[in-house]
Amino acid sequence: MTAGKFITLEGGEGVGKSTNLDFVVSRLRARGLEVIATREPGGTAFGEAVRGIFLHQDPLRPEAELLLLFAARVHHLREVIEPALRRGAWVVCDRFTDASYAYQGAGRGIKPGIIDFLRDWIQAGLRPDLTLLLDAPVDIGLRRAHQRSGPDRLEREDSAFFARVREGYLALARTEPDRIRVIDADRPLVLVQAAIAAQLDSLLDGCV
Ligand SMILES: Nc1ncnc2c1ncn2[C@@H]1O[C@H](COP(=O)(O)OP(=O)(O)O)[C@@H](O)[C@H]1O
Ligand SMILES: Cc1cn([C@H]2C[C@H](O)[C@@H](COP(=O)(O)OP(=O)(O)O)O2)c(=O)[nH]c1=O
Repeated sequence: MTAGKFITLEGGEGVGKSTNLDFVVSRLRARGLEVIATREPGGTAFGEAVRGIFLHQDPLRPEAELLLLFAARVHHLREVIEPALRRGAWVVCDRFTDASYAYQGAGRGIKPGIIDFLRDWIQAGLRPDLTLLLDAPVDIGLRRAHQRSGPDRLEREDSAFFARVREGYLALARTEPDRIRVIDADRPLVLVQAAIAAQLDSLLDGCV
C-alpha cells in the first residue's frame, strides 16, 4: 500500500480555508481515496479543549500560545495524522505548523529558531506534501470572517498584526515554493477552486 499524503490549508482569517477544505476532501474522495478532514488547533478531544482556551483565554502570553499549539499538535500527530498516513489515508488539515510561524513567529515576534526546535522535536521529518496558501488582502478576509461569526480573541487583533501574518506566510512560501502553493483567494470561489484543483491534480498525477 502506498503511504497517504498530507495536505494543509493555510492563510489569514476568512480567506476561505474551511470552504475550500470541503472542496479538497470531495475531490479526493471522488478519486476513491480514504480522506481524513481535520483542523488545528483541534483534531482530538484534547486539541479541541486547547482550541477553546486558545481562542478565548484573554490575556494569553505569546509563549503560552506557542506551547499550547504544540501540546495540541503532538496529540493530533500521534493519535490522528500519523496513524492515518501509515494506513494509506490522505489527511487534509485546516492549518498546521506554518500557522505557528505566521502567527506566533511573524505576528507575535517569537524567533523562528524556537519554533524550528519545537517542530523538529514533535514532528521529526514530517512535513505536509502540499500546502495551499490562500492569500487575500487582510481587510477582505476579516470582512468575510466577521460576516460568519463574532470575533474570537485573535480576530480582535489590529490590522498591523494581520499584515505581519500575511507577510509571514508569503515569506514561508518563498522559502519552500515546491511545497507551499500560493492561491489568490481574492477572486470568485469558482476561480479559487479551479486553481486548487490544478494543484491537487498535479499531486495526484505524481502518485500514479
Ligand atoms: N472566494 C470567495 N469569495 C467570496 N466569499 C468567500 C470566498 N471564499 C469563502 N468565502 C466566504 O467567506 C466566509 C469565510 O470563509 P471560510 O471558509 O469560513 O474562511 P476561513 O476558514 O479561512 O476562516 C464564508 O462566509 C465563505 O462563504
Ligand atoms: C494552528 C494555529 C492556529 N492559530 C490561530 C489562527 C486562527 O486565528 C485560530 C484558529 O481559528 P480558525 O477558526 O482555524 O481560523 P479562521 O478564523 O481563519 O477560520 O488559531 C495560530 O495562531 N497558530 C497556529 O499554529
